[in-house]
Amino acid sequence: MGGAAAVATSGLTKRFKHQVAVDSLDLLVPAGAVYGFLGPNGSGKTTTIRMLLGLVTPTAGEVELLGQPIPARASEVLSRVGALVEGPAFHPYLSGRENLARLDAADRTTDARTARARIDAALDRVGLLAAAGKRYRAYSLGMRQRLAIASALLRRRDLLVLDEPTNGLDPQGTREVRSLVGSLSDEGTTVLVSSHLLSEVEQMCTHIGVMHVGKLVAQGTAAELRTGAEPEAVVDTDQPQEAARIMRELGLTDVRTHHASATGTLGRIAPEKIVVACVHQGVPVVGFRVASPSLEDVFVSLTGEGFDVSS
Ligand SMILES: Nc1ncnc2c1ncn2[C@@H]1O[C@H](COP(=O)(O)OP(=O)(O)OP(=O)(O)O)[C@@H](O)[C@H]1O
Repeated sequence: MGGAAAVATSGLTKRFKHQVAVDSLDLLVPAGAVYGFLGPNGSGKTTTIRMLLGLVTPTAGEVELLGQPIPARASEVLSRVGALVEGPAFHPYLSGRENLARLDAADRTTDARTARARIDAALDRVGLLAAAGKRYRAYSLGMRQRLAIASALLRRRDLLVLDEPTNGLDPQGTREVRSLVGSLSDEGTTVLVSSHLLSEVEQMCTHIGVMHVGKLVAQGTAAELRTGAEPEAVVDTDQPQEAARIMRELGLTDVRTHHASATGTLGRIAPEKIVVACVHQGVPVVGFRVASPSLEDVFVSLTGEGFDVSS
């Protein structure tokens, strides 16, 4: 496993009785990346993250965090890793600041004399300084999520692992988390963030890994994931069935029709031939374009499922 990887797993597997929740994962998160761990609910993201952090014992396979094997070197390496998994238990009657103070005091490696500065810096990072004196139970969901992230930031981290950090947040809260991830990344922290939302991952991540029923079906930069996806030709017409027949005859594959268009994978066929053939055969062509599939198209073809776009 590479030295420049913040997270590397090989053959990582978790079986629960008869179910394989995580199936032979080779995850590679390059140092400095914001890695979007994308997949629908139940695809195995949380189980994977829990294995990375040593919270669940793998059935098989290996994990390295920041170049160190887990769990063998967990005690050395986990202090450099911040995690948001299910959120820490916050006390409802204590303020945000008091809650962080409790967590900070529980960390025996920190210096109590600098606690106040450390806590205020973490609150400031997540925009909670003004609300630091409010009781936790009066916090909105977004504020609670930000406090959880603040607790992961009480010390400088080389790697931050966030499991669905925007779950339940409104658009404003989501934007705040996204910009926080961006600024942490700018400071050199590698971030692994899980999500079931493609749009979110696309906006915030440099790298993407796609989970589908326990398997990692794709991994790389967004550009890498798009290569290999073949360009498609789209004919806009009021006779989509006829256009589709012509496209098939020309040799396009995966041809399908929509309300007022037909789409097919070009392969080696010259796109202009499609227009000529349609016009010759009396199929009116209102519009024509050649397009690379969107990232969403790529994922649908990989997983056979759509991803939620906005919810
Ligand atoms: N402790 C457990 N015992 C039995 N099955 C489990 C356990 N934990 C998870 N699973 C199963 O493993 C599969 C993967 O679950 P996991 O929570 O890792 O998925 P996920 O992608 O994180 O989904 P979500 O976003 O809903 O958390 C699911 O089918 C789940 O029911």
